Amino acid sequence: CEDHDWSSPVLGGYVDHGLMKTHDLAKRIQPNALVTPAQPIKDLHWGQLNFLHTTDTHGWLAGHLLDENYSADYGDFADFVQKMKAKADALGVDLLLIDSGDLHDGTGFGDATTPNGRLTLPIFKKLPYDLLSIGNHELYTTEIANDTYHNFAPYWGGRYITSNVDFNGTGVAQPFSQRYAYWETKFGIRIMSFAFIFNFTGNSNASVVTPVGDAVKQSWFQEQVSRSDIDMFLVAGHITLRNSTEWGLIYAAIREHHPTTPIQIFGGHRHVRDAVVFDANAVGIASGRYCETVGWVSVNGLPKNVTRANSPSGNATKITQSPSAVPGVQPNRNSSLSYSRQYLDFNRYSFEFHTTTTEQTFNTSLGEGISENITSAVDSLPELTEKLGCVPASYYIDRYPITSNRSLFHYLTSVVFPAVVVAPNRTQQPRIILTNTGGFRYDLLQGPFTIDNAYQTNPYENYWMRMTAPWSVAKDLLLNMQTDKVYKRAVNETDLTETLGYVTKDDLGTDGDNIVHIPQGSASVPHYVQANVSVANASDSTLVDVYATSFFTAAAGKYLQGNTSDWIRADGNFSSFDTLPRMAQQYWSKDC
Ligand SMILES: Nc1ccn([C@@H]2O[C@H](COP(=O)(O)O)[C@@H](O)[C@H]2O)c(=O)n1
Ligand SMILES: [Zn+2]
Ligand SMILES: [Zn+2]
Repeated sequence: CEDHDWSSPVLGGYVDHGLMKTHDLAKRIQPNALVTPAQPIKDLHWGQLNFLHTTDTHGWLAGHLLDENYSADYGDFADFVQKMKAKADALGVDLLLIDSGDLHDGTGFGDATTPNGRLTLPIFKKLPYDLLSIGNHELYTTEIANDTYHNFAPYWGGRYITSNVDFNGTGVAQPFSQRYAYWETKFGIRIMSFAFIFNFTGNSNASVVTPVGDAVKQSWFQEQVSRSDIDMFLVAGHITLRNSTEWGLIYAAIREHHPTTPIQIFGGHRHVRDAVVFDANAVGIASGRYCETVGWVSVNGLPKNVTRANSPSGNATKITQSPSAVPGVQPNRNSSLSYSRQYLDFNRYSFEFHTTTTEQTFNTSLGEGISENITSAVDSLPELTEKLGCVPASYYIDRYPITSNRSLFHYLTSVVFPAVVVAPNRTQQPRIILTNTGGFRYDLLQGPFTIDNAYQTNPYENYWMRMTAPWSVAKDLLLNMQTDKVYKRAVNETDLTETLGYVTKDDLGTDGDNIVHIPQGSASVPHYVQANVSVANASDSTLVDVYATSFFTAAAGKYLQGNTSDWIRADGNFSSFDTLPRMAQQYWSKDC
């Protein structure tokens, strides 16, 4: 287990630490404010090769104004990275910065512009990423895929890797970006890197995703993977880390040629903190979501030919357990490698602690310039701060079971959907209203509700659709959709508790959260939830209205047969994005 240095500076007075940014976005009482007097933070163990990892940032580059745990912005992060790179230089070791994709969809700052990301991507580009993978949110729409292909991917000079994605803009598929990158680090470690996306099928026609199992059989991959001049494989992927067929295939394809060469994996997409052991020389990390987490990995004990990189003092974990990711593989007790991993909270306190700076000495002109850019970019979108109404109480995505009146899904299905999701002139019809839970992405917090909050809670313009169907089939729709193969999300096996802060258990233990948090409970969320309106007395032959969004009407239609109508728009352009704004405007108080 890691030997922790529990240097425990006091996190009390967190609110007085000057962490709040002054962007003129939704200023209000912070219902999640950290109230604990003190929390320990751990020193980082440095190795010969070290990594900082982000994933699923989804436009949250201005930071979380309503949650002190994650209140740093990308200017602060830029200064953190710059200082950590300088520290690595001083130690004589390498530090690489990795991102696993999903830059779009999730904040007004990112999504309220044309094209989507017009203001956020230039800020993201100011960070010195060494390896990046594409995410599904770069591929849903042709507009974003075009922008990613033409403007974003080329910027990274060969480090934006798309090992299994082609661009199809002209009708002839061609590699979206480079398929791999081979380089030698500053301290002489020879890296072969790939970056994959999971077997995604919801992309627009502008791209082609090759299933991972096919991509690793292609000649370019076989040629590169069989090279002998490699000290470490570095694989980024927009792929859920745990229980993943895709990661299993990538791992096996490398191990076929390199039985013990170190493989470092950087996953994403599932929005959780997690670390998974593939074998004693192959470990993966996933670093959360929404600029809440910076993942830290250090690797020590690289093969003998890596001579230039120093080995700083400090113990890390040797992998001695049977790997969870590859059943049947025995631990390699001869491995010379040791690891440490930490999930850093995305705040100034954490960044200052690890760079041994203070509030006065932390920022440089680099970070301050980026923070100023963020402020003026956000200010250029005044519509984001328009108050639509006052959220009556706080409702959470997964802190409480969906039966709790503090669950967002309980509030949506018992109050919001019955009130606002109904076609004009059909309020008297019995109806059911379904949503995929994945469309609602952030807690709804008590206080002013702005357009920015609307993007955060549901950024998708999926049209509300309606169909009439006999109750005999409509009554089973929710159950059928929960097990529908097409839209099912992988269930996270990590015992992760979302609380005032995250409490993570992964393959390396329970010491991954760099700042220790207080658990407040967590709940699993089904794939779909449903509101029932006036169906209590329905018999099998009763015709009911079924409401679903255009994101999953094709899947839902399979389970609705009999005397059905076709799906039609429920109410013009009324979409999933519009649902909470309509509720705010029609039903919530304006006084907050
Ligand atoms: N038009 C869309 C697109 C996606 N979703 C939901 O988002 C989930 C994917 O988001 P990740 O950040 O996890 O990649 C997807 O599973 C859907 O639930 C949507 O509702 N509408
Ligand atoms: Zn994501
Ligand atoms: Zn994703």
